[in-house]
Amino acid sequence: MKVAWAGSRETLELSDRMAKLVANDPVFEKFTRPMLGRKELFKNTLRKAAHGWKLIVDLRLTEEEAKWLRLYIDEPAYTDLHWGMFIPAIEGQGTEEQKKKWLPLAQKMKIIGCYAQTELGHGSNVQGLETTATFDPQADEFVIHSPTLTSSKWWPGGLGKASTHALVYARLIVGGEFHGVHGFIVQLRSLEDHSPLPGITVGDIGLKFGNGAYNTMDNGVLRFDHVRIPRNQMLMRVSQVTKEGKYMQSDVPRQLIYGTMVYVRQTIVVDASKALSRAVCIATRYSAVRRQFGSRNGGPETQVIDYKTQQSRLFPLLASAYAFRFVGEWLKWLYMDVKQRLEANDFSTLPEAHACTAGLKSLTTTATADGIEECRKLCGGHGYLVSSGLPELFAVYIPACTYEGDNVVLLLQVARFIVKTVSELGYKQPVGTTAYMGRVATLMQNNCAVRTAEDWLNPGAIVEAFEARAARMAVACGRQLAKFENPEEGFAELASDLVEASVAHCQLIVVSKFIEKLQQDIPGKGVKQSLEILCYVYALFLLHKHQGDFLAVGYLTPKQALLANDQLRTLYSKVRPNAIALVDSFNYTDHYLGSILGRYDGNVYPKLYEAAWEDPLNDSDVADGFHQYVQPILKQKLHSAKL
Ligand SMILES: CCCCCCCCCC/C=C\CCCC(=O)SCCNC(=O)CCNC(=O)[C@H](O)C(C)(C)COP(=O)(O)OP(=O)(O)OC[C@H]1O[C@@H](n2cnc3c(N)ncnc32)[C@H](O)[C@@H]1OP(=O)(O)O
Ligand SMILES: Cc1cc2nc3c(=O)[nH]c(=O)nc-3n(C[C@H](O)[C@H](O)[C@H](O)COP(=O)(O)OP(=O)(O)OC[C@H]3O[C@@H](n4cnc5c(N)ncnc54)[C@H](O)[C@@H]3O)c2cc1C
Repeated sequence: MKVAWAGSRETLELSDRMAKLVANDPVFEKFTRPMLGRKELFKNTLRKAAHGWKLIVDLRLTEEEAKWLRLYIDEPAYTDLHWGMFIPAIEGQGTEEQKKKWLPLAQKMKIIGCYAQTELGHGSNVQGLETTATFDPQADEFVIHSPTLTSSKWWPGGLGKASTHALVYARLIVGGEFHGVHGFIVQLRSLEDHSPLPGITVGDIGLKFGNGAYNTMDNGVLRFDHVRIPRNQMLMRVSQVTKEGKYMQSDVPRQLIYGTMVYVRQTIVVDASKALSRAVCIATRYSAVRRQFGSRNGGPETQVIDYKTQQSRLFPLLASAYAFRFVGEWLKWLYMDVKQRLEANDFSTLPEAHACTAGLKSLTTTATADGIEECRKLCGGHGYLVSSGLPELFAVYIPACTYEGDNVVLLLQVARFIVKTVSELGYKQPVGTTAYMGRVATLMQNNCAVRTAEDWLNPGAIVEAFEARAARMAVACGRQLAKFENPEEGFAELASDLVEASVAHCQLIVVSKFIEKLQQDIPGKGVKQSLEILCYVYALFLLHKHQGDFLAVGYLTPKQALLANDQLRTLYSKVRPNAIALVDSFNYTDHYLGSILGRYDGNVYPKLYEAAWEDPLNDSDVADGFHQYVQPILKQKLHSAKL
């Protein structure tokens, strides 16, 4: 199962080597992180990033090894944005000449870059950005300017203190005409002493949610006062500005300017499976250690993992972690395919790639953020201790629901894609993830054939149920929209229903990709069977949770919905014997997991007890401040009889 989770034996071995390299290096210690003040915390992150880079250089690590190393260091840092957005943006939107100039500098870390798109006043509405880039033909330069307070760049990670350069998104003005938002490479700080260059005001935006957590990152604010950059620092793969001040659009669609977001959303789906699996690993191991009630004749109490309620909350999350892992693998393939096509100037699959990355980013991050919090509750009181690892994981993870596109805004993008597909059904055969809509007549007509709980153990029955629900919800939205004279007004009015239809479509993708995974050759005794059980758990859990949808569209009867729930209960009993093995298969070191409750050896109570004494409050028996603030109260002489 470790191989199935990792994707291949090579990846398992490689990631295992990197995990151990990090776990055995004292520089990467992270247990004291939540106790540190901001400055110390940030300096410590810089130290870790520098040590990580030294290891990459000294050990001549490959790009793949370096990615795993950064993952296991497990601390948000400017390097995430440098490698994860700045470099990919230049790769995707730069000309060959620009790539030749900037990529070697960035890859050798001679410069540090960030992705400066969002502003104080606008994040979701990218076309609403206010920063301007005005072409000055005399000087052959762009003038980058922040005309208003709300145009201040706000949020970019790595911007506040670390970056020397930024990829700045600004409205292009050539000859007095606006040409929409484009990307520009702008140097922010001196490469000698790191001080901000003239015209640049830059700093950190301040503390964020949670102790430690995402505060290791220097999310920044940035203003430009007529900062000049050479013309060739506008990324010019999509459109160009000539020396003479002529704006030219190439054959490449404008949307490619958003290409970096497609790339990162795809990586975020893979990361969701990592974050959720960490939380599930902690909660599962601890649920096997923790005992409450049920002791007979002085025997041991019941392991909480044996309670059906615990199983019905925990096992769907375990199944979701696996589901997200496999849909992430598929999405990576889809992205690579689109990337290759784009390089050959075939842009036909870009809209689907956008819809899939946006929708799956939204679906998986929402479920993961909620799932981590559920895992905290599954660990009872001890889950609230920082040493459980869950509070920090939650605090670091939740912004994923917002960054790289607010999850609701992204589902509305999916809705546009679905509505367009439905409206074109009469003359255009849908392909890819919307191919099922080509069978819309059948899906609208046929109802569920399930008669017994066992009938639900059938991939065909499950896929058809999810297809029928998604198709019927999409068609219902299409019909409602048709009643509006102005389609945009209709879209705004029906936005909540459209979001639900998008969720149904995205859940269908995840379920289908899990089932497709099971059709592949999966080596290892019992591995495929265990994955089949998890796949049914994932699908039937969703069906149970959203049974209102399946009933409302008239595909299921209440009896069939109940049968699905009966089957789900049976499946939980089948997951139980392998639950620990299924989380051990994630192959996480205790260092990466960062949790006393989730320790591999299960030695929870002694270690919790030990850790308590390491809290700074326990440095002395009598607390600082006792003599000053508590003792006077204890010693006071009160005159009032009542008191
Ligand atoms: C080394 C490995 C590391 C891996 C990890 C690295 C990263 C780690 C994570 C680090 C942590 C945090 C990073 C966070 C970074 C950020 O948050 S960056 C900022 C992100 N910002 C957003 O996501 C903004 C969200 N808004 C938008 O994306 C768009 O503006 C929106 C999709 C909402 C569209 O707005 P509209 O105004 O409605 O649309 P237009 O701009 O007019 O465009 C419409 C058409 O374009 C199509 N479209 C839209 N987006 C894309 C896209 N990305 N790709 C392709 N096509 C796109 C859309 O479908 C419309 O097409 P149509 O006209 O219908 O055919
Ligand atoms: C930790 C973190 C790191 C970040 N890193 C970066 C970075 O490196 N670079 C960068 O450029 N940006 C970064 N961002 C910014 C991030 O991309 C934006 O915050 C995000 O895109 C959401 O935009 P917003 O803040 O404008 O939200 P808003 O759009 O203001 O959202 C507020 C509310 O309005 C709703 N809403 C907005 N529009 C609509 C609509 N059309 N229909 C219905 N509801 C709507 C949303 O659903 C939400 O509930 C980061 C943000 C965070 C939190």
